[in-house]
Amino acid sequence: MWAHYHSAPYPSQASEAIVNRCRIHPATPRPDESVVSRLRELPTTIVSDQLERAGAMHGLHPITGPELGILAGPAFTVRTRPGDNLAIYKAIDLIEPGDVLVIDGGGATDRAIAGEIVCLHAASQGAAGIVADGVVRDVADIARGSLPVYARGASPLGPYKSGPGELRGPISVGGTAVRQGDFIVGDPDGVVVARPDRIDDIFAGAQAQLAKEERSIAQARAGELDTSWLDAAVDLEMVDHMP
Ligand SMILES: O=C([O-])CC(=O)C(=O)O
Ligand SMILES: [Mg+2]
Repeated sequence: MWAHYHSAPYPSQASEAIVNRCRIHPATPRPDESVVSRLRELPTTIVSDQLERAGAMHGLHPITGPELGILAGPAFTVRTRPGDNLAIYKAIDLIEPGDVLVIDGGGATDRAIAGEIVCLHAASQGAAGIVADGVVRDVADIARGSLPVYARGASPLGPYKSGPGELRGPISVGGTAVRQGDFIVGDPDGVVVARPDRIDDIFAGAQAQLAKEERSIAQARAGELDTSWLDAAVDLEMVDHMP
């Protein structure tokens, strides 16, 4: 029995074969560039409001400053083993200019999955930005670079490069599902994902909402915000004793 166990290809050889495997799914059609430039004009708040106030990646925030501007582009999805960036390097090999590298690192915060070199490399291959459900390192250098980067935070510990991973597959980032080719929008408020079949809804509602918000902002600045809707919306219950 033991002889049989030791000669079987399990567990050692079989797991070695799996560990650096990167599954890769087919490419999706490229989006119309005009959609990306129109999305770049919209704040994430307005995009999310058209998506029933959903679609945000929870816990991710900008590592780079507002001077890098608003991020918009189609997602190139990567799932990687937490703390490992072999699949991220392979994804950078395959991205098209304008892609946003969206990385499902399992939300792990104990080890960085990218740093300054990964960001410089991704920028040189045309990435529009990096969105990582994990942490990064070299944040001061990343902030001086040209690529918008969003993550959960920072760690000085560096990634392994062993795999496994999955490219262009469905992933989960900040509790939100992302598929290859979904639109990603990022700004100082965070990151929102919009499926291509919702883009028309977003453009249909965004201009009207922006105009409405402009009116409310002007009223609030003047100390005259219209709150005539408030009393009908709230059910105030009076109590006759001190708490
Ligand atoms: O070593 C790594 O892969 C992560 C890193 O610090 C960098 O990209 O600069
Ligand atoms: Mg580094």
